[in-house]
Amino acid sequence: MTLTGMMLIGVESHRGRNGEIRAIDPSTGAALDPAFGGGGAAEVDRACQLAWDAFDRFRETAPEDRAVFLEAVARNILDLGDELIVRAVAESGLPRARLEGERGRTVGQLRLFAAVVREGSWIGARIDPALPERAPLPRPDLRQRRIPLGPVAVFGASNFPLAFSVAGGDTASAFAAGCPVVVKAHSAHPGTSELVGRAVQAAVAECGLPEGVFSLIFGAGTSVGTALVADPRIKAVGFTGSRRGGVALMEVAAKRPEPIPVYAEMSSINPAFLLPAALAARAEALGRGFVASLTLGAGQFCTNPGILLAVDGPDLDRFVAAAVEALGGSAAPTMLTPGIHAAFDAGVAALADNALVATLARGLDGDGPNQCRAALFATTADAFLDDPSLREEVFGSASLLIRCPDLESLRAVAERLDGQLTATLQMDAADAGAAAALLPTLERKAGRILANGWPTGVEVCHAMVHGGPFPATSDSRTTSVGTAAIERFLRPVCYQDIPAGLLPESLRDGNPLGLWRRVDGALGRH
Ligand SMILES: NC(=O)C1=CN([C@@H]2O[C@H](COP(=O)(O)OP(=O)(O)OC[C@H]3O[C@@H](n4cnc5c(N)ncnc54)[C@H](OP(=O)(O)O)[C@@H]3O)[C@@H](O)[C@H]2O)C=CC1
Ligand SMILES: O=C(O)CCC(=O)C(=O)O
Repeated sequence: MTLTGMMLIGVESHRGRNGEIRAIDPSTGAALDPAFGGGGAAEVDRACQLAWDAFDRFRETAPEDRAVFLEAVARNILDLGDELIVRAVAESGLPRARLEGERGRTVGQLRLFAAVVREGSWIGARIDPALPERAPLPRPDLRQRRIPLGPVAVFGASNFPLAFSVAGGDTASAFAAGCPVVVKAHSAHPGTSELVGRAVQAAVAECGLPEGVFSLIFGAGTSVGTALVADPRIKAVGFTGSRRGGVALMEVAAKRPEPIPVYAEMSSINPAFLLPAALAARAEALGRGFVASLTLGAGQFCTNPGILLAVDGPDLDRFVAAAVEALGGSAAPTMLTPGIHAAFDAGVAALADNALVATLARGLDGDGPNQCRAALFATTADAFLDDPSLREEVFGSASLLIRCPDLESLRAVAERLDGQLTATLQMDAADAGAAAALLPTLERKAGRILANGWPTGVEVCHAMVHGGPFPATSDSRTTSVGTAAIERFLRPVCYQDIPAGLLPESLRDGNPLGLWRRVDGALGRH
């Protein structure tokens, strides 16, 4: 497929006139063809109007039809073949194998949401039949289902050009809920975005859905994204990116005459607690495992282990020696964009220049542009508690070890942490007491708590929580990965004494869709 540099507004391809966006190959620094025309207010307006026009029809599509649509998107992405992978490699600097895996995850995610739509429990059907004889007051007939919020604005993420981008988890879960989607493409991978966008656009047409179910807009800077979130026809936002960007969009959404939810996944430093018995038993293996997680994908994961906490002593020294050796020999992979590389270097320099912080190790230097030289630092619990700058995310392979005098101080540090996506416990049986003492704090701080693993690599499944208190996300009640992500785009409606002929199928007597429903409090397929 020839890349056109055009936006996709419903069925149309449209050349933007507001400046040009060119992807940069971060491994060479070279600008890639073609130039993509940036959108403006007119394109945002048109895409939002089409999305609004599509909403009532799309939200009432039968579950089977919506599932078939999600599967068509998955199939069309696979049909793009190698062209998609080659372009994504050029635009992101990520290795081919990683992007092939990410494509598999993206397609699997779409198919999983197809299964969720068919299964139907997301509708949340509840029926409390009328009790006309109840004294002193009769009960009316009450029936509840969940309906989609409306058109959703999705911001593609730089670090997952497929799985968190045009047809990634936010888009898949919004479609599954019945929401049209307007994507603001990430300017780092416009070609990948156009390819995937065309796959989605074709699926909309193949399934006979209204054209406004999907649009794709380009736009560098803040104006297109801001206009999209401010548009009254947009009813929710999905975002993965920087804290600054996420907070700016939260503010735009909150200032609207009708504020809307923003589901922003932003910044997390993912504390890992190295508990004493685990350190005593396997300090060296932990050191090597930690460096493998820290350096995976140049550390460009929001689940990257950015701080370590442990009680100081000889076992911690063994861990440090192993980590320093592994990190010192780690190669310098290419980062996603010159901007992300510059932010990484600035964050590392700030830590290196901090008088309260010691540099333990740096990875190997690279010989190309935008390469990530891994870094490991150490500080004390007191310094960490005193200096709020040490709690900030450095996006990339950089981590800070906090040496604590005892377990009490380790708990005090944990208590001062901001909200996190993950918290990791490295523990053996003898650490159970220390872990139990930490758990209430970790539950308050993080969306996912894991033992004896490392936090990078998020399973797409039913029980996953990829979320957490601010600043990890803007709304700790939800997840952006896994099937529960659909909940973000639904709201309940109750029908009181509505005549049978007007009720949606999901709430009709006789259960024509065969759903699991809660009838008079009892859950069953009735
Ligand atoms: N926690 C996480 O999961 C991630 C964190 N990051 C962090 O973000 C930094 C920058 O990376 P990047 O991916 O570009 O993230 P950004 O937050 O800068 O950008 C994400 C998307 O939002 C848009 N955007 C950003 N700010 C605004 C705004 N104020 N108003 C409207 N739209 C906005 C961007 O537009 P445009 O396309 O024009 O840039 C882009 O489409 C990294 O260095 C890292 O610190 C990055 C990726 C993931
Ligand atoms: O590791 C993953 O699978 C997801 C990580 C993520 O959401 C991110 O880095 O933005």
